[in-house]
Amino acid sequence: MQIGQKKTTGQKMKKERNRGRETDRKPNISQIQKTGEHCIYAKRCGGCDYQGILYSQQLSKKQSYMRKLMEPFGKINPIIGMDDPYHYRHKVQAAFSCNKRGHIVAGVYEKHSHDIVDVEQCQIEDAQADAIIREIKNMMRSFRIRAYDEDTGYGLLRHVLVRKGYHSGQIMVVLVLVSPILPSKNNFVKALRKKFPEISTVVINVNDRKTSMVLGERNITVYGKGFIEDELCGCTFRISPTSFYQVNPQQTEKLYRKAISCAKLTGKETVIDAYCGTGTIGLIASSRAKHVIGVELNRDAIKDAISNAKRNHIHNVTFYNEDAGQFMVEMAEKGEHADVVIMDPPRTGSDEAFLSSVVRLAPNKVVYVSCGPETLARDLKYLTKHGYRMKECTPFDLFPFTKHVETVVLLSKGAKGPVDLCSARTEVERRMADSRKVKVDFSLEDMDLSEFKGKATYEQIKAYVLEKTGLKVSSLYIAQIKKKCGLDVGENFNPAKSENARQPQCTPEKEDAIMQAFRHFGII
Ligand SMILES: C[S@@+](CC[C@H](N)C(=O)[O-])C[C@H]1O[C@@H](n2cnc3c(N)ncnc32)[C@H](O)[C@@H]1O
Repeated sequence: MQIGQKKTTGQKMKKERNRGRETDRKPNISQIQKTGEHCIYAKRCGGCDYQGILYSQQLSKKQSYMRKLMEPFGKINPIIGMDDPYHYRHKVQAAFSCNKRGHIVAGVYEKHSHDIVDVEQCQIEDAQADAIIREIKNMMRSFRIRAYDEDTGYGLLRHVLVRKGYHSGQIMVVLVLVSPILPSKNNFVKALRKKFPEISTVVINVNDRKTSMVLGERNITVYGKGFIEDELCGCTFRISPTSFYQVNPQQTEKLYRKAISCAKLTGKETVIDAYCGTGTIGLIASSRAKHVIGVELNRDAIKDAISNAKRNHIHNVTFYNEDAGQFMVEMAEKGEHADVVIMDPPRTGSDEAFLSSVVRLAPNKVVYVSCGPETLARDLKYLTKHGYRMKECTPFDLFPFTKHVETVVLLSKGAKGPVDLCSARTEVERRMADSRKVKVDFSLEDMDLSEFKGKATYEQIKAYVLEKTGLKVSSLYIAQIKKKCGLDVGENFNPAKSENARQPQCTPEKEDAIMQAFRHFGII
């Protein structure tokens, strides 16, 4: 499907860049796909790591990476890929701005910068969502809506987020504005819906902060219900503007089906759905279990989970708004029982409290759904040292053209005899030391709802800042800002040998980005 970029395209792009006319480019993406050329935005956009690589080769690369990583634990199944790996993203986000020539641009931030690559059509995004964003861009002039300028702070429209239900076809448009007032909002919505009657709700999200975060805290529904619904594995789920919801619905159904079938439920089991988000996996599994307990840190996600249970008339599920690790510790201390633990943590993986409590609770099966292969391997190392065996491992390609891999692992209690809890603790400590060496790639998909109240490593803060702003910040800068806020810099941070040593000072831009991360992780 994909072959290396033709020289002619590269020459054309260079010529256009030299003319500084990127906003006038009208690429024909379907032509690019037919001829198998490389995406023309690839060099500047940087969103797809595997551009110019045949899809079958992308799958082979992911398979061999996972095989190597999982080797110590057992064999893995072939990766589950997509028949058609294009336009799978049902959540599309575009940043808006004006370029030097005064033209409105809408697209993604260039790698490590705040310049916007004006993307007309993207190979991996839903084509209708892209068309809606293009239409909004075209309508801006007649409605006198100015794109926000980060430098001057003038302008109104910062981002547009489009979410589309795969089965329902319902579309939610979120206009991220600096102020709650959209001029002629009713006419604007009317004109947009005239072109796209499938739009079922339009929400204004107010983000008036000088920040790189896309969404602000306030949502105002200007048309429809303020959320859309979609189906996954026979259940209906509500998707609100800030909810975590997997972006590739086709592959998500395969992933969830695999996770639930691994648990081999008979209707008699107590199942824990840890890191449950809006309750998706637990609610789908509930018809085959006696009782499902969902636990999730994000309050809005839990609200959605409760409403999803009602919407689907499910009564054997209980949701808790807590830290999953803390929740499991309390369950283990009370001597409570679970037959199956399904865990779907963010890319950073699980934590000491959670894993050691799983060992104490001793469920027969643990189903680990992971979007971070390295942290999965780290956590499997712990679980397999404490009585569990990997019985099955299936990688899924949820993000074609990127290097990301999603995995479902089934673990059962092995024949290793009872667990020595004292040595488990020591091992936890060793594992935590090891974990600092694991490189973790963060994705905004994970970050949407994560509120790691008060705790985040330097690496998590760095990854967060990079993902959100494209800025690289050092441990030194993070420590400087921590000090400025009167926070403990932590034992593991090595300051300069002498306080008087000349150290580079954090710039205001990076300080702002670090402060955003502190707020996100609940540190301040
Ligand atoms: C990869 S998502 C999975 C969500 C859900 N299982 C799904 O498939 O839609 C990870 C979830 O973990 C939540 N989370 C992050 N840290 C957590 C913690 N310490 N305790 C509980 N939930 C947490 C996030 O808010 C997010 O909803």
